[in-house]
Amino acid sequence: MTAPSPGPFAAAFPPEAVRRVACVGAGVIGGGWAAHFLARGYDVTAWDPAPDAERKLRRLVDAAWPALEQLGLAEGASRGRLTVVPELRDAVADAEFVQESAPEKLELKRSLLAELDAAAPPGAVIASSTSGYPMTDMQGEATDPGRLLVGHPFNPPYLIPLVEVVGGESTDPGAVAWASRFYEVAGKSVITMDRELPGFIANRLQEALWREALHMVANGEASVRDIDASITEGPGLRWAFMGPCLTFALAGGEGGMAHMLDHFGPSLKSPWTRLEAPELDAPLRDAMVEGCEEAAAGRSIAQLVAERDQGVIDVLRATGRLPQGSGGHKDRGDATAEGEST
Ligand SMILES: NC(=O)C1=CN([C@@H]2O[C@H](COP(=O)(O)OP(=O)(O)OC[C@H]3O[C@@H](n4cnc5c(N)ncnc54)[C@H](O)[C@@H]3O)[C@@H](O)[C@H]2O)C=CC1
Ligand SMILES: C[N+](C)(C)CC(=O)CC(=O)[O-]
Repeated sequence: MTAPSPGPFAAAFPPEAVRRVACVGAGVIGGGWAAHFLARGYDVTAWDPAPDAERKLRRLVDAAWPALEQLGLAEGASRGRLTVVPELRDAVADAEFVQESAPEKLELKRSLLAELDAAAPPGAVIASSTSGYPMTDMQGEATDPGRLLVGHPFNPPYLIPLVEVVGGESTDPGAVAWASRFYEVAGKSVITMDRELPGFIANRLQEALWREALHMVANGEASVRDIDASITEGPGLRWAFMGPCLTFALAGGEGGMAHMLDHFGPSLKSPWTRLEAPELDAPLRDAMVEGCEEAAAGRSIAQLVAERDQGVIDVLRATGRLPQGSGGHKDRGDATAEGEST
């Protein structure tokens, strides 16, 4: 199907003036986004078709709140600013920004994004949390595909700063620029991509590692516990503050990346990087589930979430990257005044 031609994106207001955000889909990621936006002082309206969605969402936000308090809440931030509504159109009718976090099913996303486009106010950007679908494949049924784009978060969105922003073929570049600025104002660390790549940047990298991990488990070559330790006790410590490229530049000593490539570059031709994704069959699924249960060593998911949240906060603190939480709302207020006066 050919996408309708987009009109030029005309934002209804500057990114700094946004006050009301809609979260559509309120599971792990939609709930995490809701917690993040609440902590930043926004009004959040959520919609999710599951019968017990509101209870689960409020439980997720409550569980996240102590971590968010440690980071520093924005002025006026409150869990009382969360509203859960029974109708999708009511969630987005007054939204100034929409974050879609529905299940990762292409057809569902295509029709949901068209529905959101029909119900959201003109000039409001609609972002999908998809972890891999290109927006080009999802925006075809919308009347105004120019305002649809990907805003790919990392779990949990209330603690991991990164959002990858990328439009599709019919997305207006103005909407991409608007969304990148909005996420920054909302306290995120943004990578704006100028083209669609399968898996964006971070998931492309993560999937390469994940594919190799699954092969090692499938072949009985390494346990889940050893695979996890190989990262947390090894490269993961470096990656929290220095990416894989600069880290490897240091592997070249005084000679930096040039010596590193001359010395170790030929090993890139070794067969270890040539595997296709393994078949995710029942034995591999079972081995992964059992391996993770063993690695969890009796800790519940809720305990692991709390442990992860504290770990991320400690790393952010240790590397001097605690967000400017306490100033968030005030900053947005100041910027709003600026935006309104122009
Ligand atoms: N789980 C993760 O680590 C990450 C997931 N994502 C992306 O976020 C999105 C959501 O994933 P999760 O939160 O993990 O899934 P989830 O299964 O935890 O939550 C999905 C929610 O969507 C609701 N839902 C079902 N049908 C819906 C519809 N038609 N409209 C709106 N909501 C609907 C479900 O009731 C559920 O609460 C996916 O696109 C996924 O790829 C992105 C980054 C990380
Ligand atoms: C597992 N996942 C592919 C959905 C993960 C992501 O998309 C990002 C993350 O949180 O690592």
